[in-house]
Amino acid sequence: MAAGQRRRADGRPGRALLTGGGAARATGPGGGARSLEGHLAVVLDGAQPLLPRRLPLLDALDLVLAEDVVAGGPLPRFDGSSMDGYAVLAADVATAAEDAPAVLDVVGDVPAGAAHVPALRPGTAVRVMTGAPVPQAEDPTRTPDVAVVQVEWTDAAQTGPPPARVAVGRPVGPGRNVRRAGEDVETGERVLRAGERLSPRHLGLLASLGRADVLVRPRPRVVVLSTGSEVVEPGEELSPGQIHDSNSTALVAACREAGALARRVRAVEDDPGRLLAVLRAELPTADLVLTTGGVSAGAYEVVKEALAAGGAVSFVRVAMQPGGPQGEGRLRDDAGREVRVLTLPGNPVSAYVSFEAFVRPWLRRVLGEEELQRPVVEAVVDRGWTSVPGKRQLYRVRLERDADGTAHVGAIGGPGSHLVADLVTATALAVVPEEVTDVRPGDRLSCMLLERGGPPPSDPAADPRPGAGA
Ligand SMILES: Nc1nc2c(c(=O)[nH]1)N[C@H]1C(S)=C(S)[C@@H](COP(=O)(O)OP(=O)(O)OC[C@H]3O[C@@H](n4cnc5c(N)ncnc54)[C@H](O)[C@@H]3O)O[C@H]1N2
Ligand code: MOO
Repeated sequence: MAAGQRRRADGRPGRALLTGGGAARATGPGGGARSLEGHLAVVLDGAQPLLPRRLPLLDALDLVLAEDVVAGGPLPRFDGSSMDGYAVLAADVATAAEDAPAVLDVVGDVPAGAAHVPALRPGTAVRVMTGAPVPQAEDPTRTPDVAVVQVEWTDAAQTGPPPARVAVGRPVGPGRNVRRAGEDVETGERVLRAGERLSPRHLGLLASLGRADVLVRPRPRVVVLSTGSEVVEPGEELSPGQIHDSNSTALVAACREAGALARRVRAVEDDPGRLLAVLRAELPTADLVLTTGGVSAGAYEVVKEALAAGGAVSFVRVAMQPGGPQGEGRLRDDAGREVRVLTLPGNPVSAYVSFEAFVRPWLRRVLGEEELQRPVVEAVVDRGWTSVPGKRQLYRVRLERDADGTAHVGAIGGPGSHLVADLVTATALAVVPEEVTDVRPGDRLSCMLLERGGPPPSDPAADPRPGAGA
């Protein structure tokens, strides 16, 4: 766009940000390139949650429930005491006072977990502990109402064996300090619905109901594979011209943070035959393969060379920056099972931004999540930057809020797709529309918050397998 024709960012509401719907093959204004939404729609096409699996409760944290949970019994399980004290018939202590206590015979001692509980006759009390079953009235037709007097309201010692008699210095109403069976959950009640995401509180409820496992949408298995003859395993010495592989670490971590079971494979050199052999070995245990590098316009584009043949993977340009060169397709493992393949560009920032734009939404769809996108806030630009005409720019920014809560962003570093330290400083990606070339202070932009979504799942088989790659 020529000088003077600058288009400013206006943060127009309603502008599609990164939605997954729309025309799957929509092209953007970037010279025939596919729009970001168009490519996302292609990536999400056919993505659906994996078949439900029954998992032990602690493996199901953060996963989406695939069954309605109906209580097989009540909660609380039985009428129990909520205080350490004495179970009494409420009628026996109705007129009790400090100077005229009700004196009762102690006929039993019931700790938590006791199976046998003596019944209460008029004039008697049973010592009970918090969580212990509360005695019934021996004659519920005449004296139905049982209550618990906390030990502090009696003359009894808090420790040691129960006394023969206890003096109660205050009245307690019927049912006082008694947790009724079923007051929290009734037998047959539906307590959780399919589609809910399991938090620690959900898991606690399931355990309370006696469940050891639960039917959930399982985590997709992701294999991340960097390519490039210059790429060397972190920790290894570099020869001239070599760099350490950062993409596979960053992407595996991003996949795990998004809820997947992800693992790295040692980087594969620029040898299409070798890449195909590594892929063949990895496909049987993957739901998604992510590659980085080897997809642009150079002489040694290993991913393109290996996967374009037969049309299994299509390579396109997406009208976005960074993250222009993209590929997507499906490969079959030896058993004929289809595995999704997304090939991301090699520049580290491009690979990461591509993850946010395409891979994370795919993972969330497969995990059964409804919301596929990061939270988005509108922010006022404090320090501006420029953008390429015709491309949706996802620019690294740091987002801060002022005293009245307004979000502000400033550019972090330059636009280079190799600037990985700036990526750490950034806390959001500002979304610059295709027609905007010049983002200035005061402009308003939608920004995707790059927040951490929860603890990564542990994966014992998580690190590079010996023998794969260079
Ligand atoms: N003539 C053209 N050249 C390039 C174009 C283009 O349109 N025409 N597009 C540029 C854009 S945009 C991108 S993005 C990159 C994408 O390239 P590739 O996906 O083919 O990636 P490579 O060439 O293999 O690597 C790019 C860059 O990133 C470094 N890299 C690669 N893998 C890793 C890794 N695992 N960890 C860290 N760094 C990695 C690599 O050394 C290169 O510096 O193409 C542009 N070129
Ligand atoms: O699109 Mo490349 O991803 O600009 O650096």
